[in-house]
Amino acid sequence: MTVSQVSQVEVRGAVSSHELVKIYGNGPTAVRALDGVSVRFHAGEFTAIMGPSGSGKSTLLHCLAGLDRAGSGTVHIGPAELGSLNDTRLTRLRRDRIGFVFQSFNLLPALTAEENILLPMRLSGRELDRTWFATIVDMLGLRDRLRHKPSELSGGQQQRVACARALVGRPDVVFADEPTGNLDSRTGAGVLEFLRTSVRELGQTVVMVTHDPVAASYAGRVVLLADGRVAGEIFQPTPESVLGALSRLGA
Ligand SMILES: Nc1ncnc2c1ncn2[C@@H]1O[C@H](COP(=O)(O)OP(=O)(O)OP(=O)(O)O)[C@@H](O)[C@H]1O
Repeated sequence: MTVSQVSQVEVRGAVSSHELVKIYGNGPTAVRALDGVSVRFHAGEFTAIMGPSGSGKSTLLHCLAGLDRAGSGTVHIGPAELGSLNDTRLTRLRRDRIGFVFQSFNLLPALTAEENILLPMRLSGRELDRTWFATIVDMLGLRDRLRHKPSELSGGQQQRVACARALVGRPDVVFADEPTGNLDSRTGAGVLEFLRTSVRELGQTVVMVTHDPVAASYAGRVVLLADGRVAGEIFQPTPESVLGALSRLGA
């Protein structure tokens, strides 16, 4: 990779927020879910967001991914500032430049695994890179499952289909919200291993919300939230270091 390619990837995958504030409701019942969050997710990094229940993890992920709008502050995905985009352009950015993996897989039951994987590309009218598709399908061990419908797949296989769908369009960033929440620990480990490999070998940027210190230990960095603020970070996390940090936050 040349220097200019490296810097292009840097710009492509970097996600950041500056002084992000999100308040739900108003008056005496208002909840300040995000209270000035400034955080940066570098290109080609796997970062986990953790914190006690109600600390703002899902709200932050939704604001970073353009699924929800913040009250004030900014979010950048590469050079794009989400607050400056109208709804149509924001929808297009989500569709074309972000991959999503949710706890509940979110596959369409009437479509085969292959059709599910290719749906976002078809909707955006983008041309499929067949070699890239084959690389991802093989990394996820899905080659002999492509013609099956979701109901004919195990939970782990369904989540691997969701991972393939998230990556096939070469998104700038993949946002994963509790991706192993519905999986047993062995099956979940396979999904986490794939996310980690996509970062190490494919240069993907992954931001994942999780409650699970073991899941977080697959990331290169953990960002800790408490009461809607960044409360610290852990590099090269282990389940023990994450548990210790969480218990210090009162989780
Ligand atoms: N739609 C909403 N309306 C009102 N309050 C909300 C809404 N969504 C979240 N909140 C509140 O905002 C705060 C942050 O919620 P959020 O779901 O982001 O936390 P979390 O860290 O993801 O929690 P958990 O770990 O329990 O999933 C909480 O106090 C929550 O009750």
